[in-house]
Amino acid sequence: MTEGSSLEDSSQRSAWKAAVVIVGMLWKFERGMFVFTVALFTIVAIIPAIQIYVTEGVINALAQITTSEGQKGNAVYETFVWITLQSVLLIGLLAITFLTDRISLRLRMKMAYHIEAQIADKAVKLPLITYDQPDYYDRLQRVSNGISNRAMTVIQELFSLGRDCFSFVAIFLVLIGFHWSMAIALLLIVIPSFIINIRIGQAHFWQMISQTTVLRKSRYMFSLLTGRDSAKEIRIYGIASYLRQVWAKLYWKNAEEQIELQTRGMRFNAVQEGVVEGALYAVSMLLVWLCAGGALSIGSFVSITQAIRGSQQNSEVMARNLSHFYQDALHVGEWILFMKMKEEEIPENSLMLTWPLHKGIEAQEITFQYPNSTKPILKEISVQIRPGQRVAIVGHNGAGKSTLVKCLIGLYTPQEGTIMYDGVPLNRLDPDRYRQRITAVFQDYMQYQLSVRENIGFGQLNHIENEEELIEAARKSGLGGWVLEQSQGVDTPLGVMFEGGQELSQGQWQKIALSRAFFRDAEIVVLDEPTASMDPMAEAELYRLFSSLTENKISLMVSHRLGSCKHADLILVLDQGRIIEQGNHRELMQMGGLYATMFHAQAELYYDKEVIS
Ligand SMILES: Nc1ncnc2c1ncn2[C@@H]1O[C@H](COP(=O)(O)OP(=O)(O)OP(=O)(O)O)[C@@H](O)[C@H]1O
Repeated sequence: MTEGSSLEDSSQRSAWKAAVVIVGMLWKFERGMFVFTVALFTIVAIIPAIQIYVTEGVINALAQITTSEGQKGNAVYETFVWITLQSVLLIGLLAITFLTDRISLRLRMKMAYHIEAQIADKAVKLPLITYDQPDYYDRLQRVSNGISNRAMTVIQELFSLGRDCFSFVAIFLVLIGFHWSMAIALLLIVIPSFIINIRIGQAHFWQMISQTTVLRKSRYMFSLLTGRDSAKEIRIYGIASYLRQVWAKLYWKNAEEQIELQTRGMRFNAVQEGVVEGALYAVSMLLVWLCAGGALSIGSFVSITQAIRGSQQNSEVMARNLSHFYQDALHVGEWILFMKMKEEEIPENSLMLTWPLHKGIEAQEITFQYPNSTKPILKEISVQIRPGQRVAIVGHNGAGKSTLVKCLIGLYTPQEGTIMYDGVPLNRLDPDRYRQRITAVFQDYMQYQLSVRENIGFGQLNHIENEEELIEAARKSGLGGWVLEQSQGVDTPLGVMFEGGQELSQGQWQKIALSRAFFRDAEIVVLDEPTASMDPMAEAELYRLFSSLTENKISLMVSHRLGSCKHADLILVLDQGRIIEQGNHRELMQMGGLYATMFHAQAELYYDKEVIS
């Protein structure tokens, strides 16, 4: 078997598997609706077969009117009955279609809700490291691509396919009843268009898979051209036309491939339609011949011609449905793959810690590497942090400081070595539980385009309604006065993304993030570059406050301002992923190593050498 055909086979399997999963979901959540819709679709499926007889009845009755001489009353009455039956069928069909459309609309919304909720629930359970893998963003792009709507479309297409297959079989049997050659002709007309449309559906899906990265890059470029974060640099550096060119190139790469694929599809369709028209012509000739031989009545002639043409059109719709079904079901398959992504592990019999810790945190020989980096970022790091210790982590850019902090609080799991809290390895603890005892301000802290209450209250959700505590947390970071000055107080909306929002300066946003951290009464406090955007007074005040707030707690602070590390109990100096020095400020200054060199270099910036000498 060639690679291509095995891919096709597996794609067919995944399409059907996806359909089964979706039907299972519908069965689980909306059983009643499901059964009702199947019943309606079955009724709709039988109608075309009945229509063949009714049409034959109408034509034959009409023929009687035109050919019989004298008493025509019975023939006229019979025609009326047949025509009434025909109208009842059509009206019934319209009513059922209206009903199924209404039901589908409601089901679509419900299925979309269930799927989107599952995607969101899944995303928050993924280990943080997943977000460092480009593959994750490709997957996310695929599942974000209207997947929730597609799920219901798959169901509808499946129902329509079932209905049309049923109709097709019914018509096929009726045609055999008229003459076997008609049934064979129907098969010859319908099968080629089926095969072509299935192939087109598969080709579209594989194109989507191969284009995800290009599409994501093109959207990223477009967001740079239109977004707020990049707007300043685009103007200052004049890079708009460069970005526009890159975007245009990616856009056309994607567009050309789509045009080619669709043109191929159109070519196939044109050939197929030509063949079908030829076959229909041959069937008509055959029918005339059968009529001439007396094998068929005029009514049968008309109803068979209509039935074959109708079935042929129906089969085209069916084949197109099948093609779309493949595409949509394969997309839904991407959702199933997304839902199978490995979640952060929670040990079955997780151990409980007693807080505050009495032995502290210990890292033993930990080595950590990002999924897309070629070498370890942290190498065989061992460190012991005792309860109540204030730890500062310093070093050059890229030395691994933030990575170490994320490992120590269990956001990343080292590939080698162990991190223990009170002697218990982190993988024996429930992350949701121990994280309740940790608070952090990261370098890339969030600026939630929401109210002050939410921005601070997220630190401790169950206290979000307590205004006094919210203002107290704001006060600790130096923003209490500002909050009180606002007419809406803690309910002031922040950011420019939504109407009425109050934009803050970078330093103020940083203070909001600090307030969020202070709002939680945690045992481990992490500050990664907490004062980068703060004015000197606010910075000095923060360090004073930080010392008192973290008394008897473990604090981990990453900072390039070495002055702020002077009061730390333990300073870890990182260089190229290894701890090269550790001790307190005095010990490290006496050591005269990297810390001392960096400290002097920074101190010189503050003091005029000549004045000092
Ligand atoms: N998500 C990631 N995927 C791959 N490599 C990464 C990732 N994040 C960081 N790195 C790499 O890991 C190294 C350490 O990064 P880290 O952010 O821990 O350094 P740092 O010491 O905190 O630097 P800085 O002082 O500049 O904040 C860097 O070389 C960086 O390129």
